[in-house]
Amino acid sequence: MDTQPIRKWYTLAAADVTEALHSDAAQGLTQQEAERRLAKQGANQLAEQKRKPLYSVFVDQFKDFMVLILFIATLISYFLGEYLDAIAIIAIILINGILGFIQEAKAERSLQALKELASPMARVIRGGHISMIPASRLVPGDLVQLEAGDRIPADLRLLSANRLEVEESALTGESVPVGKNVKRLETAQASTVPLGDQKNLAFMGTMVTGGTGSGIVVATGMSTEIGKIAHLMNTAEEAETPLQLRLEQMGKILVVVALLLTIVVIAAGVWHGHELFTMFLAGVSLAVAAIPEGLPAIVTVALALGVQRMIRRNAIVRKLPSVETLGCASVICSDKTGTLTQNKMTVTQVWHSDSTYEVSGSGYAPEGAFHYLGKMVSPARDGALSQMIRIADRCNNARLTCEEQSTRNLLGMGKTSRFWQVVGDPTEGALKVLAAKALGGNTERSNQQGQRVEELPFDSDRKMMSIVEKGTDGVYSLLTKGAAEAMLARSTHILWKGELTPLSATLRHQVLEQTERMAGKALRVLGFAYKTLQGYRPGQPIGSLENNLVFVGLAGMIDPPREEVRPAINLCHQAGIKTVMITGDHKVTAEAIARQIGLTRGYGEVLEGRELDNMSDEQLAEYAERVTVYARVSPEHKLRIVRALQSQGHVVAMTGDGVNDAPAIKTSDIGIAMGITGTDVTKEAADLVLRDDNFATIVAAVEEGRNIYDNIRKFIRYLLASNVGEILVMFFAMLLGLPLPLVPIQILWVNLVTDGLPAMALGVDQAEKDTMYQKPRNKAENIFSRGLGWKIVSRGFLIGAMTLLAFWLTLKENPNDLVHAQTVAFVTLVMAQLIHVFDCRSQYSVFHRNVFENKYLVWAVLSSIVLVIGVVYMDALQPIFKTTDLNLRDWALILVAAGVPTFVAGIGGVLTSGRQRTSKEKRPAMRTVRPD
Ligand SMILES: Nc1ncnc2c1ncn2[C@@H]1O[C@H](COP(=O)(O)OP(=O)(O)OP(=O)(O)O)[C@@H](O)[C@H]1O
Ligand SMILES: [Ca+2]
Repeated sequence: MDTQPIRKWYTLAAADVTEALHSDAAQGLTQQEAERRLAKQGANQLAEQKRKPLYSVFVDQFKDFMVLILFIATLISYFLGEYLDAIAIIAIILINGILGFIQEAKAERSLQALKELASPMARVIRGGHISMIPASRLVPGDLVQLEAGDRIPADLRLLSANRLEVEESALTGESVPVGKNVKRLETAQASTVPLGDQKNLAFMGTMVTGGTGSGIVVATGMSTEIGKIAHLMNTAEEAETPLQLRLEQMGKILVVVALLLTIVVIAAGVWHGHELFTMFLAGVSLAVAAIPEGLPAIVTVALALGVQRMIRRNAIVRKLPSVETLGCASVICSDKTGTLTQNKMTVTQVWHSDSTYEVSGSGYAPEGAFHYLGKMVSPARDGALSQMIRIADRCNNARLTCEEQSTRNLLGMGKTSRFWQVVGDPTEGALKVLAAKALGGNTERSNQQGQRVEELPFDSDRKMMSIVEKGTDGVYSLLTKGAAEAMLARSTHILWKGELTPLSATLRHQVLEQTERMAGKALRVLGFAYKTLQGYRPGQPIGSLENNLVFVGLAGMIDPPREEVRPAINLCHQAGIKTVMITGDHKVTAEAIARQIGLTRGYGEVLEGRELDNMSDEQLAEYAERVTVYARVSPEHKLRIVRALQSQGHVVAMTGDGVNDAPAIKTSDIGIAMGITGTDVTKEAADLVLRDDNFATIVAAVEEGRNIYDNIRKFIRYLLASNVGEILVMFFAMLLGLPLPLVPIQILWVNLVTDGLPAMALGVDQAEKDTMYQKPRNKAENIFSRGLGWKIVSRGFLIGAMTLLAFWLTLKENPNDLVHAQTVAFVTLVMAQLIHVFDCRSQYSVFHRNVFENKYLVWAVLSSIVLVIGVVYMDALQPIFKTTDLNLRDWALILVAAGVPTFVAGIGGVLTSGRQRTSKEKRPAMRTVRPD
């Protein structure tokens, strides 16, 4: 397949396509052949937009208003003969540029890795085995299976189509799904059929909305239909988070404030007799001090690193802004099956004609026995049981596979162990295992009974699935399984003690009672029914067939809760987050599971889908506060539940896996898709994808979300308080008519070199202990709220005041040595900030946290200290930074002055947080929050 001739694949019969592509309609390509083609043909990807090259990331660091001002300052210094100043400013600009470059490149890299993680998968058959592979590895000739919710991974010629419907708006603009088939299209050689009419092809990028099918890949990557128009499509912009937008606005305001302050300081300085050039440089460095130009980059890095931590905990963020929203989640609505439970189902009981059979066995191994009243029975001798087993086995798309593994023990003796696994839907897998147990471990035998001619796939609205089978005698029959009450509603007869009996009200009641009894043991209960089809012709609409059924019996399967779920729900509880279970399962089953995982604590209410149907939106909104379990709901109900909760002011996280879940996922504040069982449609609609489908992962993501936001607040606090300190030192000195306490180059150094590393380290700080003991943050909350603004101003003021005091005391002692006093002021400022950085880790006080916990921070602070000592003591640097050696007395003064802002505030923090703690304990344990 070196080059693909442009072919009208739709004019060929399926078999001819398979042959032309040297493939096999049953086995697919071999793995080796697929790899060979991949190497030749290239990945199945649309050519990506060019990424920004690294050098341009670097150059961008210098395209900045502040840098421009600094360059002008450099030029002026140069022309005035101040060469050392000029060199120093250039060096500082460079160092700052390099730091910014490293940060940005790092953020870019981790966001790119994220994109690759979230890339689509395809279900492919190679060498007769089915597996999931990244869609990018598909090659022409590959066999691909399709299900509702799949994004079609390449251009396919369909080999089978079972009520397959595809929405092709990505390609044709037509949003009504098109029915697909496998029929070959006859056309005159010259004419072409429009894409929308090529019914036997399925195109890359379009979406399966219903049915199932399979096809052979005829084109990949840029040779697909969508690849041909790929350059026309505008790719989505990378969204900035609300916080980033707000910070941008704040940056603009700060520029204005900085300029005003600068003008005032220059004017005051000149008024007091300072040289104009000195004051100009001082003004420029002050402007640099006031503008937190490093902030946006550090926010991006903190978000990117936070996202990586989430990935490590199996949560993949698809949309960066949701990182912030996660921390605000006040309700988590979770699917039950697979998310709260393990999705490892085992049938433990079957029931018919008022007799209950216990089924034994372990795992998915097809060995086990049926017991009735403690005595072993043979299912083959029981007509109704046999019929039930037949339906369970035939109306089923799962497969049971076995892998043998040889191990040798220490003595070298070989031992072979077998691992049984289920491929497909776990509910169906459990039924396959049940059937295999009944058939004496023989998973193949029943296949000889008949031939499947049609399937009416399961969907979560009907809650059942049927197939039409042609028996060996040529008679067609319908085999159906599904939710017990749904099955009963469509049945008119029942197989009762071997007789075909009309389904009387009493018998109906008996079945329902038994269903509840089994559900009460947390079992998922499925019913089985059949009917013989008279006068059926293949291809006839099957929708009308699921009625007048003969009910046979029930099977109950356990699906144990995941172990991590109970602690995770407790954590939510503490964190003021309400957990809600949403399930298609029976009310009683749902309740039993809810009790097992500690979801209902005596006050939770259970609401069923049909009760919900009878409620107005207002009624539901009122109810939603109290409901903890929604049972027997359809995906459409989820949307109403999300809206109801949102109308109560909640920030709603909602999980989903199926196609129909997409609207609810989109509408919710945090849409969550399942990584394993989820369809492409839901993943694309989601903000967050769970790699392990696990509820506990959602809670972990919320925790990280809160932590990331807290960390952003920490370094904003640090950087801004530092800036306030720097400005105030200069501002007050000028107003008081003192000499310059800091020379411009020192201000630049503090701002662009010593501040950066500690701020970065705060971005990856550990969470404060009580992060998950607080109620969710209000989504509209200002970043400076909860005392942050006050802390910035007050600590900044203290830092500025103490620096000025140290300067003044030193100068008073030796009025002729200005350089000495300036050096003391410089080092005091640096040390005050490096001590203050530890205060920023806690919203209470510096004493609330272990100073050495954040290793990065400790290293950042140490290296900043080493740098400043170098600047102060190295002979070569002294003339550049206008510094001089310090003695022990100076250091004593510096450390006391530098410590005061943090320790005075710290003592205050200890006193007030003591009060806060006690008042918090009086709060009711469970509280959900509404923004007022
Ligand atoms: N493959 C199937 N064939 C027939 N009936 C099924 C099948 N799977 C589930 N059911 C029935 O449909 C009901 C609802 O299933 P649905 O898939 O909507 O719920 P779920 O997604 O498995 O549960 P949850 O919503 O908790 O994740 C089940 O309780 C079961 O009775
Ligand atoms: Ca589900």
